[in-house]
Amino acid sequence: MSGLAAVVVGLSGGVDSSVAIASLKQQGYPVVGLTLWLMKGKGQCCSEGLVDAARLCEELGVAHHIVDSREIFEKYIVDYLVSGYASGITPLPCSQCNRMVKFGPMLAYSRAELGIDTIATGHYAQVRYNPNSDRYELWRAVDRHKDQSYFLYDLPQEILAHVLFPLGSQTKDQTRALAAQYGLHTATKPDSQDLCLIEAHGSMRQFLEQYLPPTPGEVVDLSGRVLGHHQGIHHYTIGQRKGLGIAAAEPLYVVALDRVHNRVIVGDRASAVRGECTVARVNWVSIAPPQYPLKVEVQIRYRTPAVPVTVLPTADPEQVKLVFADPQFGVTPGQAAVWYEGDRLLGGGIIQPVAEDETTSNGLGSR
Ligand SMILES: Nc1ncnc2c1ncn2[C@@H]1O[C@H](COP(=O)(O)OP(=O)(O)OP(=O)(O)O)[C@@H](O)[C@H]1O
Repeated sequence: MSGLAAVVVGLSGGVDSSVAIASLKQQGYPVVGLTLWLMKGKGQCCSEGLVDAARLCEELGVAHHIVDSREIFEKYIVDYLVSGYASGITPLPCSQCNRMVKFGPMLAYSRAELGIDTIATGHYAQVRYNPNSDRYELWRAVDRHKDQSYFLYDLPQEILAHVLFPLGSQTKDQTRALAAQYGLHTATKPDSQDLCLIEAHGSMRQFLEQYLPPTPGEVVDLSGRVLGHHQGIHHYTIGQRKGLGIAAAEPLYVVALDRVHNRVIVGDRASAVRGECTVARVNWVSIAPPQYPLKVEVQIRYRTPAVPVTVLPTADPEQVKLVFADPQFGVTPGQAAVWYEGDRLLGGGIIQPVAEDETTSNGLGSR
């Protein structure tokens, strides 16, 4: 007996979670594999992932549990995406999935069914307990290219206190080398390239077409001049340039999605930048909600560099205002804004649409 407390490891059937469980076992932790069955259909998180995860656990000689989570996935992710796109935002499913579908339910299941109080995943991020603040802090992964802390900003302290990320302090190359060294059958599996939903359905357009009928409308410029037509604002995102189907002398970008008039509003690149935005549903991670403005760095999309910003608290503790040091392109309602001090993730939330009155006073698409 190692004396280490048991850990339940979330397994997707991919190489990262395979190495996460194998490494923990190697370190002497009693481990159990747990796979959430998330979607109807094939691919990761569906039949293929389930079978790979089961086979892995057999190879490692550890127990494997499968929990049918299709209903909560449908409720928290599919409905969230469909209603979000229909309302003209570009929702980010991954952080919501981590909180509502993966970490929360995995910990609840582990406690209730297995009496185990710690869970682990193959995410590239680091959790550190700070005894001075008595908070569990989130830090970027050592492998900056693989860092997934952005998707984890919404995890509450109650969950972070019970989570291990065994891969956070190593590179992806080291993970692959370990997979080969442990002789895991998943060692050569390619990395997932996209959102699980896109991998399962081909594209976001194909996924949405199952739920949202075509709603034809106009594509207009900032003065309201009709430049073309679209089949539904849900097929567009702020900052999008390709696929507008409009011939113009200069490149045009989606500047706003006007749900009320069912219009896509386009303009030049300069009109697609914003100096500030409101962020709601804020979760403070590594620090308590501050009473004062913070000068830090913010990431407004996964895989975009963090840029200097001032985070201004508002009267509502779950809402802040961000003022960018330099106006930013592609500030997209529905995506997460996540702010960091160096490599330490302080907090994050969801970028809100420009208020309708503001849109009008800006003259966006008014006739
Ligand atoms: N269906 C699932 N059931 C349980 N845990 C999951 C599931 N899907 C993902 N996870 C956990 O979340 C982690 C990150 O998932 P993500 O979809 O980002 O996969 P990834 O980075 O490609 O990792 P992997 O190589 O393990 O698939 C995984 O390493 C795994 O621990």
